[in-house]
Amino acid sequence: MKQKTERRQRQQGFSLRARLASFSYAFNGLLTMVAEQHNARLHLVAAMSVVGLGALTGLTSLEWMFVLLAITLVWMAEALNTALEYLADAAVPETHELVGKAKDVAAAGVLIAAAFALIVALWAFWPF
Ligand SMILES: Nc1ncnc2c1ncn2[C@@H]1O[C@H](COP(=O)(O)OP(=O)(O)OP(=O)(O)O)[C@@H](O)[C@H]1O
Repeated sequence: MKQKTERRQRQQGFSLRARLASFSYAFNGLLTMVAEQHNARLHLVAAMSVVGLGALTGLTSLEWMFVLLAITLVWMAEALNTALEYLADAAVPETHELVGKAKDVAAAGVLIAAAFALIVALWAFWPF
């Protein structure tokens, strides 16, 4: 805890190097997600397929906006869900009713984003 406070104090001043490191930590998080989470790999395949199909069928600017919004929302929800899972497992390694509820609610966030993505896909690609 003390170490963490000291690290925060050292980070008070602006440093371009620290900002770049921050960016690389976030990028590492993305790689960790794809390497360790089956769902993230499914999202990656889905996102690449949708972008490829969009390029083939020639979406309008508005359709592209919604497709990219849907992809972004799904990835954001998956990232937050994954972060919560890691934190929950680190904080409470044993089975706990509230941890189960927290994980299910976080997963519901991904489901909501995925439902939005499905609606956008139907609207943008149907009929071809
Ligand atoms: N520590 C825990 N305590 C209580 N319930 C838990 C705990 N960990 C997971 N669960 C519950 O067990 C069920 C399955 O959890 P799990 O994390 O395996 O699901 P998942 O999201 O399908 O996994 P994956 O990360 O492979 O996609 C969920 O209902 C979850 O809430």
